[in-house]
Amino acid sequence: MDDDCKQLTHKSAESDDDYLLVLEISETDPLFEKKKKLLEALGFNPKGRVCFKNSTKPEALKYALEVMLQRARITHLDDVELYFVGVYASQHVGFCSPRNELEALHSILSLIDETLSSGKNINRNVLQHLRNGTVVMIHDVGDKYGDETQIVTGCSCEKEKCLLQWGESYGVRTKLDIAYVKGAGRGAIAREDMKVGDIALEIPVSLIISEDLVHESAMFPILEKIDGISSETMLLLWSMKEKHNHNSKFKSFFDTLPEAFNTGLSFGIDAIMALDGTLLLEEIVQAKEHLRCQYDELLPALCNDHPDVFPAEVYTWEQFLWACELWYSNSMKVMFTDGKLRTCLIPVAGFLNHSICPHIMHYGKVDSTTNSLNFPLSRPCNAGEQCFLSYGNFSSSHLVNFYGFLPQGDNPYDIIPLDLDVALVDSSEDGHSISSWASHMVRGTWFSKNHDIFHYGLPPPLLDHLRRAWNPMLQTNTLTLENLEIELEILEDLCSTFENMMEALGDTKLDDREHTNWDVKLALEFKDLQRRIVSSIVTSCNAGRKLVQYELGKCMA
Ligand SMILES: C[S@@+](CC[C@H](N)C(=O)[O-])C[C@H]1O[C@@H](n2cnc3c(N)ncnc32)[C@H](O)[C@@H]1O
Repeated sequence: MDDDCKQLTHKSAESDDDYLLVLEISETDPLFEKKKKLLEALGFNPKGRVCFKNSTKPEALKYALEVMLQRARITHLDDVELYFVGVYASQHVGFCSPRNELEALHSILSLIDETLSSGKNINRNVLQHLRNGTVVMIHDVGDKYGDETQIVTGCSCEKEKCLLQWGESYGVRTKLDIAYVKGAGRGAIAREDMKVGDIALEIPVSLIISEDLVHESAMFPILEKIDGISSETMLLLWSMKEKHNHNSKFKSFFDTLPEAFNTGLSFGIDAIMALDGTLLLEEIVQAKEHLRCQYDELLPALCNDHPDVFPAEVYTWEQFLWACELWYSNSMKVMFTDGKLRTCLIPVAGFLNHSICPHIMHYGKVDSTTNSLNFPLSRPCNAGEQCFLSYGNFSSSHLVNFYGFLPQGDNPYDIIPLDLDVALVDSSEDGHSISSWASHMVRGTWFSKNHDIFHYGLPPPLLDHLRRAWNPMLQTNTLTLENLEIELEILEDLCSTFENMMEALGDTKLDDREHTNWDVKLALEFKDLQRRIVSSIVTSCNAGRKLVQYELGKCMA
């Protein structure tokens, strides 16, 4: 099998009875050079060829799948994930995040399906075997990282049912029902078992709320004269008024919208104060100030100059904030068949909640054959389970600020940015940007699998940067006296930085959270998360110091 493995991993030319699958990094990927470097560091051919015999044995196929998965994980790393893996990884690239794993497995599945349907002269059993293995792995990711849902019984969903019926009368096709779920308002529940590739929801373009509706409205001739106004702002103003229009085509949609969205933008003073010591406090204050300025610049003037089109009682600051929260928490970016990306509200699809391990990841492009927006499954969803979407790779601070919730599970995008002088960074032999990063960050060290000496569960690019700041000529991580002394200095500096951060966050108070307002409760939960992240870094730095001190002791003995 070893020979087979070598052949699987490194072979670049195929013979007649070999079969080849190619998983290449796209040259237009902005992370192309870094990913190529990482593949090379791990001994892979960056051309992405995985070659195996048509007659390959089951154990070798299992290995082939593992090789393909490693490549696909690297191909699908985003910038945050790549930062935490580093480009000089010496160990194999294992599981990085549910998103990355699902994307990677999904790309393998698509490749196998394309090959199976290509009609090429191949051993279908071999590919079918690989396909089955891939589907099992997709299943396992969902079982391990999927969110738990508790359906709340006894809540009326009459308005939601009306919306579904209205949608279906316009051509919506859905395998989802709407129900109240614990901790998230409404959610979409699978009516039947759905497998990878099944379309859970199909929305005709005629039901998508986009800028075209503003263009048809009486407010457009007024708004188009305003210098620099965006189509998003126009739509926001349109939706504030349309919400009150009893004859609106979208009445059933507006009827289902909540009275309050409860996002960070609606945090009261106590919740804001509870965020003291976190960056989210400043983020919320700035976002709200920005919206207030926008309101002051636009609305009093529009209401004064055109009271018939912009009635003052509709365009209050409170209603403006409500509409901002609606658009931040419910809109999606959609690519239409004319190639234009528009920010839209999508009735029915707006009931899909977010998960770090979503069922639906690839949506947002109108299918030109059906002229509809489809929501296909990237992992299976059984009847009665909540079907989740990915809103994007957002940090919990962004989700609290603009959506008003903290996701279940560990969020890989919960990073703390570090304010370092990056001008010092790498002028190493790479020359260009392979090992340099525009900024540095940390996250909970529980995400890292490597807590050994020279790693400590901390991001490799950060350690690399700090080492070069101490000694620009430093080349390798060897157990020399000089290297170890530098390691100790770095860990002590980091430790004191994060101990100060921990102090600024303050102690956990034993609050009576059940009887606290929603906003203070959410702020305190967010702060707990920050404490957990910072505390993991302090613990890892201290454990690292012990490792280094032990090696130093051996050097000096
Ligand atoms: C597009 S809507 C989804 C439908 C929404 N649950 C409702 O009842 O209208 C987005 C909002 O749903 C809620 N939400 C989405 N995902 C969530 C999650 N994983 N946990 C808790 N709330 C979530 C948040 O309030 C968010 O602002």
